[in-house]
Amino acid sequence: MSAARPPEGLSTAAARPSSIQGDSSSFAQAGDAPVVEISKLWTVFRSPERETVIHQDLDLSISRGEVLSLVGGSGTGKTVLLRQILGLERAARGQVTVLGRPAARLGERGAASRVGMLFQHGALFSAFTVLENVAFPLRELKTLPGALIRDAAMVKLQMVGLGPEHARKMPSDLSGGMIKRVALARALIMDPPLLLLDEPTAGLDPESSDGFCTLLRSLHRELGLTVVMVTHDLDTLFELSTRIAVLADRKVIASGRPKDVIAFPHPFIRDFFLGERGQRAMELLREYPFAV
Ligand SMILES: Nc1ncnc2c1ncn2[C@@H]1O[C@H](COP(=O)(O)OP(=O)(O)OP(=O)(O)O)[C@@H](O)[C@H]1O
Repeated sequence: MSAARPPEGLSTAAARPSSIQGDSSSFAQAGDAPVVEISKLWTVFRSPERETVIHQDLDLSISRGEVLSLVGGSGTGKTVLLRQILGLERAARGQVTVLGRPAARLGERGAASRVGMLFQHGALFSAFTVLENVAFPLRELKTLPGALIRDAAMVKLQMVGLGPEHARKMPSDLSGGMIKRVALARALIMDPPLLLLDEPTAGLDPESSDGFCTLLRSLHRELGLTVVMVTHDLDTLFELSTRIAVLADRKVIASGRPKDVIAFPHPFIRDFFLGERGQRAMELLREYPFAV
């Protein structure tokens, strides 16, 4: 980590800026408790030849209502961190707490009511219709009548801007943007207060990408979601983020508002925001009110 002092408004590691307003009725935690609390996290992958440390004493705290974007170079462990928050991956050491519980326990039944995950390529079941894909987490509970599940899935489809005419389609009949919307409807089927997005606009053309960002932004506001996102796309980053956390040197080296993070003296940040992409980053800073 750079020894330089962070500019004003920028925090290193775990500091937590004030969250934006939002209401989440299914969020059963005390008001100000972090939605995600990562403390002294070590992630280590071992093979017969070597041991690779991905995260070392990583701290990160995410408050209710934030849209926190994780950025970092390839292999810095952004996706692994999402998987740890989702409870799919265990930490070697340290704690990952989600909604007041150890993330490892999210794997239990009903986890989709606490955290929704949008995987990079949608991860739809190719043999299921759109409606069956969206309904899947509710069907897995095996407690609700079929008609209720169907109605809930239809409501969620409508919420992501897809009419009933799409319900019987197969994933192979959908455009990239529609696949993302169906996957988002599935992630939200049980009204989780926390939504994880892995490269939500990757592979989309600029128009679909804009449309998907607009949708995410309005859902964030209307549902009072807390969002953790991994993205390499500057437009998506600036349009949606209330805070950016930068992963480098195996930890969060800086976190804060986009305009403050950009000013942090670290080679990755300079290359990511101020290299060839710098001009676009500056335009975006002027364009998006969240970013300044
Ligand atoms: N289950 C695993 N076993 C061994 N190594 C793994 C495992 N999962 C991830 N890794 C390694 O951990 C590192 C971080 O992976 P991760 O996918 O989180 O990177 P990332 O920051 O998301 O990168 P990118 O931006 O390229 O997608 C990589 O070197 C990857 O090969």
